[in-house]
Parts: sequence; structure tokens; C-alpha cells
Amino acid sequence: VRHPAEPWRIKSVEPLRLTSPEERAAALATAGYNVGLLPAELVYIDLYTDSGTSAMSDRQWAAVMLGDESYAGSRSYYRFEAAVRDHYGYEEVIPTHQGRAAESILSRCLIRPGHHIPGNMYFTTTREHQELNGGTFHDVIVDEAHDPAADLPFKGNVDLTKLQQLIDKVGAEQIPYVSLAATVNMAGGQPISLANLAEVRELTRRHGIPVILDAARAVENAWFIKQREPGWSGRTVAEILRKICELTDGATMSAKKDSFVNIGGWLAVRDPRLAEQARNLVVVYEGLHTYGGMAGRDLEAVAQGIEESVQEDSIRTRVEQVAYLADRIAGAGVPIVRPVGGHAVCLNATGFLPYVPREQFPAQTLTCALYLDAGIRSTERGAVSAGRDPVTGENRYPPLELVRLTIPRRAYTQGHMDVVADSVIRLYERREELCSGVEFTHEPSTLRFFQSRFRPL
Ligand SMILES: CC1=C(O)/C(=C\N=C(/C)C(=O)O)C(COP(=O)(O)O)=CN1
Repeated sequence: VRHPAEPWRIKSVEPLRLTSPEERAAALATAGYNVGLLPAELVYIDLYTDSGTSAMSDRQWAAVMLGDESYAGSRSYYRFEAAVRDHYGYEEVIPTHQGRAAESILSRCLIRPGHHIPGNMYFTTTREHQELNGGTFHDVIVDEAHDPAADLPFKGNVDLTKLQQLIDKVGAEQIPYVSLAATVNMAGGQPISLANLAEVRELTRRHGIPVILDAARAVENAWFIKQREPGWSGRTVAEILRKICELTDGATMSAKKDSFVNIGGWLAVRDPRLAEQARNLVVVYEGLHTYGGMAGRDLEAVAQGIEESVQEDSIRTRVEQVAYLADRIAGAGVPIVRPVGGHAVCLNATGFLPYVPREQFPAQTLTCALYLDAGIRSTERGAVSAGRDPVTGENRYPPLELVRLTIPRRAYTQGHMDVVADSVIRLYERREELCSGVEFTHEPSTLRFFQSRFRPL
């Protein structure tokens, strides 16, 4: 796979500092063997997340200068609203400062204690807000999504039998909505197909259950539909994105992903009554419903980012850069999640470190090794992220114990991808030496992934 030639050139740069192995060892010990607690200054290539870490374009920065900071009815809000309506198709647009704020407001509006929310695999903040409002999340994704080696085009698909069984078990009136992610982050950025989405739409319509989309990386999902789903190769990404949204009743959006911005999000629905309920809450938690926790300049940057995100060369080169990195790594025999997702290359840590038992957190261990080796920050997407079962208190050991190499948009070049590939391959060749993991020295009670500290065993 060739590294794509980018449809842009660099106009501004941010210097990176190369650290020494000694500096990195000291920094990691101070950070409690949690790379998320490292100062960014001591990270060379930061693949911790693609959320809010992308490069904005000159047109986005120019739009920032046009920000209308009026408290009510800002010009920038109407531009933002028009961009969401044009490209996602929802009538009622409510700004929030980022995705989890939209998830919180939606959950407060629709979920009551005892409710059940089916979805295609969990995401940490999405499930947290569903549970905080008394809901129980049920994973109805196809079984293959939990198998890193299953090389299927749409591992984000819903297993309709699982969904029907849940409806039969708890009753449609106990299901406030079906929560669908496009793409599925925790499965490695796996897309859902339009055909499956249409089947979910049809099944839920029969029971009067709404479908709410998590649109964070829906443009990447649209690209995969164009590439992999029969009948869509001739359509534009913009048309396919609209089609995805048409099959849903609303969406939560972290604009920090597809739309390139450093802060921003929205909740959009079709039902004006739900919209008014959400607007009342947005005023309480985010700000007036025409800025929702963003400055006018942020609203402008999101609007411009949405327009840029659906440009064919933009999304193509974004996804192809991820494929380039995956191809180099997999070419050396390193076990990764197949097929390669839109935003990340996910290393299968149990296959990579077969001698580190699950109780010693192989994925967490591998994130530490990658930082020590080359100053690369990656993300643990395994047992540490999955947390403890709320009932038994035992660690959850999901089938996917992954290290996510998450690629920011328009930020790193082929040279950086090669540094990452070389480091991963070097560690893989030394994997026999990596036979002990880590243990907690500090474990917070909720979302432990972010604040936990460990020591090496
Ligand atoms: C699929 C999905 C996400 O991936 C997501 C945030 N993801 C992060 C921060 C990540 O590193 O993947 C969120 C939360 O968005 P927020 O980080 O609050 O703007 C919602 N849905």
C-alpha cells in the first residue's frame, strides 16, 4: 500500500521534541505507567486519540476570525446549523461543547431507570451516560466484531436476532432508542452497512423504537460503504452520509473527529418536542441553545470543517494513511484487527504478548513499551478501558484486548508513520522478552482508564 499524496501542503508547523530513552523511562514512572498521564511535551508521536487532535485548515482558521460572539442568535450559529442540516439532514440542531455533552443531554431526555439500550458495541462515555440515567446497555453487534482476525467488510453491523430477542425479552416500551455507532470505535473503527442500517430501521419502526446515530466518524463509515458495499461506488461520500442519517431519528456528534475541530459537538433530532426538551437542558449544562458551550469562532470552525470533511480526496487520503501504517505493520506478521478501520490501527495485544496473562493487562503493558521504545503514545482499548462489572465488581476481560494507534487527521506525515511501524515491528521481534505486565497501584471507581496508575511486574 502506497502512502497517499496529501491534497494539501503544510503552511504552519508545530515543533516536536525528541526525548532520550532515559527521559522517557523517568517520565513513564512519574506517570504511573499510564501514558495518558504523560505531559504531551514528552510525547514524540501522539496517537492517543484522533479526537480534537487534527489540524484545522487555513479556511477554518479564517472562519475563526469571523466568529460572531453574540450571546443569542449568533450569525455563526446559523452557519453551523445550516452545515449540519445540509450534510446530516436533521432539522433540529443543538450545539454542545463536544460529543459526551450531547450524549448526556440525550440520555437525560430519553432514558429512565429500568430502561434498556441496545447498541453495536459499547463506547465508554456513551455507555456511562446511559448507565448514569438508569439504563442498561446491551451489545447487539454481530459476533465477528469481537474477533480481531475476522476480516469482514462491515463488522459494525447489528445482529438483528440479538436485537429482536432483547425487544421480546424486555418489551419495546422499555427501549427508549437503539444506539448505533458509525464507525464502531471499540471494534477498531468498523463500519455499519447501509443494508444493515435499513434492516435495523425497519425492525425498530415496527416496534416504534427510535434509532439514534453516533456520527463521530460517519464520514469514514460513508467512505467504507462507497468502497465495500455493492451499488454505492458511484455515489459521493456526501450523498452516502446523507443516506446513513436518513435512516435514523437523530444523532450525537463529536465534531472533534470527522470535522477536524479541537472542540465542538452537537445533538440533532427530527422531533421538535424532543428538541425543545434538549434545548432546555443545554441551557442548564452548556449555554444558550445558539452556542451550547462553544464560542462563535468554534461554531464557524465546525461549519467549515463539515464542508471539508466530505471532500472525496480529504476522506480518501485520511483512510489511506491509516491503511499504509496497517499494511507495514501487518506485513511484518504483527497481529492487528482486521479489516483496518478508518481512524486507527489496532494491535491485538493478546496475540502480540502471549506470555502476559490477561490479569496483568497486556494492552496497558504494550502502550508502555511503545512509549519507552520511541516516544509513541497509544491507547489501551482492553480490560483497563472495560472496567469492572457494576454488579460483581470483577474485572471485565473483553475478547478485544487492543492497543489503538489512533491517527489524527492532517497532522502526521509518512515519515512519522514509518517511525511508528518500525517501533511496533522492533517490539514484536523482541516480544519473547516482554513476559510480565503491570498491576494497579491506583484504581478510580469510574472510567478508571484515564486516572489509573500502575507499576510494572
Ligand atoms: C464513537 C465516539 C467516540 O469515539 C467519542 C470519543 N472518543 C474519543 C475521545 C477517543 O479517543 O476515541 C465520543 C465522545 O465524544 P467527545 O470526546 O466527548 O467529543 C463519542 N462517540
